Amino acid sequence: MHTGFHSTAHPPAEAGGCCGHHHAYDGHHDHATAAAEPSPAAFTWRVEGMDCASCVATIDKALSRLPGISGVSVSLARETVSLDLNGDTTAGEIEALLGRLGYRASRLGSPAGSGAGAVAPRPAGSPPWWTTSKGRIATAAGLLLVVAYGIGLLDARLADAAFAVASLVAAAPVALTALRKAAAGAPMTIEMLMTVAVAGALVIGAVEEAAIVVFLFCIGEVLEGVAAEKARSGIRALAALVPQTARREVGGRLEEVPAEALAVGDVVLVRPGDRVPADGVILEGHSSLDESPITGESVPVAKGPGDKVFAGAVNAEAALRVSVEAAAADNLIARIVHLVEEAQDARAPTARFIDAFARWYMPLVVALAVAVAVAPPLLAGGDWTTWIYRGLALLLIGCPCALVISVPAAMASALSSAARNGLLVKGGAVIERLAGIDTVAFDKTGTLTVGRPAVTDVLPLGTHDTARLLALAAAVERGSSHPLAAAIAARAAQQGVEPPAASDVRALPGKGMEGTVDGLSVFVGAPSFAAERAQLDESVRASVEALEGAGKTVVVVVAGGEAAGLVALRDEPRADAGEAVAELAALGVGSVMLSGDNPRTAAAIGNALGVEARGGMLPADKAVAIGELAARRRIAMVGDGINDAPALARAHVGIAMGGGSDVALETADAALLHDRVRDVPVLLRLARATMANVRQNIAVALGLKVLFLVTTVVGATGLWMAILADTGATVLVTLNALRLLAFFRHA
Ligand SMILES: Nc1ncnc2c1ncn2[C@@H]1O[C@H](COP(=O)(O)OP(=O)(O)OP(=O)(O)O)[C@@H](O)[C@H]1O
Ligand SMILES: [Zn+2]
Repeated sequence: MHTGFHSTAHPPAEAGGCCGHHHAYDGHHDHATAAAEPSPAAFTWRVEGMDCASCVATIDKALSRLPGISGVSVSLARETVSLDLNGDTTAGEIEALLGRLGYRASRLGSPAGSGAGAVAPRPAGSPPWWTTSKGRIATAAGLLLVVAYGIGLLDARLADAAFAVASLVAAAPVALTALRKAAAGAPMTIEMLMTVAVAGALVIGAVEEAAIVVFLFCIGEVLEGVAAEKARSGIRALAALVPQTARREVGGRLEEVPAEALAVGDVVLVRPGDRVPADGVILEGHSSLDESPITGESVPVAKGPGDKVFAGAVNAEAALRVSVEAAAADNLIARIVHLVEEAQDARAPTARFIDAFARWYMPLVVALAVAVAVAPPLLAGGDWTTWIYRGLALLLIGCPCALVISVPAAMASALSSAARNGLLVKGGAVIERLAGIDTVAFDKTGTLTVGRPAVTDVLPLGTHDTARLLALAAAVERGSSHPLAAAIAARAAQQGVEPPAASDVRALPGKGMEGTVDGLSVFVGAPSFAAERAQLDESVRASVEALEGAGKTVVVVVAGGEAAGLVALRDEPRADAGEAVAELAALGVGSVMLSGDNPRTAAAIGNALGVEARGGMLPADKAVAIGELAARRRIAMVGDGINDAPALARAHVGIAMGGGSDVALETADAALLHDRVRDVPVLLRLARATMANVRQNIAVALGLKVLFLVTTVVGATGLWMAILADTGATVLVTLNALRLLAFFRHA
């Protein structure tokens, strides 16, 4: 039913059109499946200068014409090209081809290729725009234009020559790119449209306009590059927060090593003020850490021996000895960056639709331009110069750039600003689904509640006393990792009860625990299942109901076929749970709580939070319930991602909540790194804001095109207005998308 991240990241590998096809898929998968004869080898290059969507399409198309290549993946977010070679084409030939297209390629992965999907080392920032070749051309074009106007003040005829020179000089690199791309199999590019338009304008004597058009085009190119970089840098800055070096302990001495060289099990020293070089566990020392790179919140968190620390966090107070638990590429922050980049390359359904539209749009407008240029003079005796001029202006309107970037630009901004605030979303498709959610289902324990229940009442029955009851319960619970078990063990310890040994201990998921203690068969668990094993008399049932009505979870201890007593526990709702439910309601989104706890307890907690509660659900019931809800509503499921993975998978969007657990990041469509329920409405609002942004972008892009299409044909606007409309639309769309980067300042 819903598509997971990897399937959304596998768009068809088509190419063509002016602007592009953001497509990339996960390197690991392709390399794993590409093991056919003669066992192709995987290669990855960083490609510099690939900053416009059209580049992706051009590179893809050019590569697809070479023999012996498969699994081509061009990633705009990562600025990489990955592919498999079987020997018919060499890596050197690939680099040469990329060079001819005007890009600088440097090899990253080895042919073994296991690391091709990992976060590749990259420069932290990019050079300022004026030092790039596009920036220099734009500057030159501007200067030449100024000089030409200066000459015009002195002599009008000389000025025409100056404008012509200015156009030729500034258009030459554009024409060269157009020819290169055409030679590589992509003739219809914006560069080609520009070249033809400028050449035509010069021929019909519109020299001043030709110069202005080239200048505006170059400015547009520069702005596009700057904006693309801005969208990328948000997430790249995160990777740059991991220090380059670490102080590793070797035989009692410290040595400075590159952070990349750290291996699992190494011990590093993190001094106060340093950033943690790798994910690990504190062996020694107490300090507070600023984990804002991972969580987006610069609130210091106190940590001590046994606590996990994450690469990139700042150690504020005291030196820590940390045992490394992940290699550089596996650090949480590296995985976050990798995930966001991957997400940015994965196209949303709307983006696919727009791409398909754009493939028709350009040839259509070009055909229209030709018709406008030749039909009126031939058929109606129109003036050749006038109609050729209009046709040339139409060519410039044929660029669907603004339209094509309208979706990915908004998605890239949304995804990276979300990630910087601890909300990880796996791609535009998920954003699109999130925006349409009308119901949120929450798991109870650990999601709406804190997940750390505490024992509130211990009621021994029959001949048992409190100590004996706790001893029996704690004995079987020792074999459980359930939060209820931890609470019972804690209470036993607190009362100085030493639990006896238990044998044959079994967990009955969603029901309780079973085992043998002192020769007695003991069950600890839900009253409904306890009733199958022992007679619960009327007064016991009444106590159970009363405790449950107060929002407590009651566990019955059955020993040797007799009820030995009740233990009541209470798990407090999260401080922001009620608020989150209210915010969802204000968004018109309903909430449901799914719980394995008994219906009465679930209802009591649900009432307190203002959410509909469904209790008594076994783990499998939750997945079924989500499946049923999903048939009627657009449902998001929020859980911890560990034992409710099946339910998360069945929802339209599965959201895992809770600090950086491995499972959560990989199984869900989105992960909330804070233990904060309010992030759920925030995420929905971001998704809706993003889709609104997308709609604005499409409206601006299409609106300007249609407007200028009409004004051009009727002759109200000319060449330079046409290019201004194109560049202007691209810039407007990009700027509008960048507004999403500021979403969290108001959230
Ligand atoms: N280790 C255990 N000890 C005692 N009772 C247990 C244990 N495991 C499960 N139970 C009983 O089964 C019920 C359901 O457990 P389950 O793990 O499915 O839900 P939960 O995770 O506690 O709650 P929720 O589904 O609301 O998140 C518990 O309320 C409890 O009565
Ligand atoms: Zn374009």
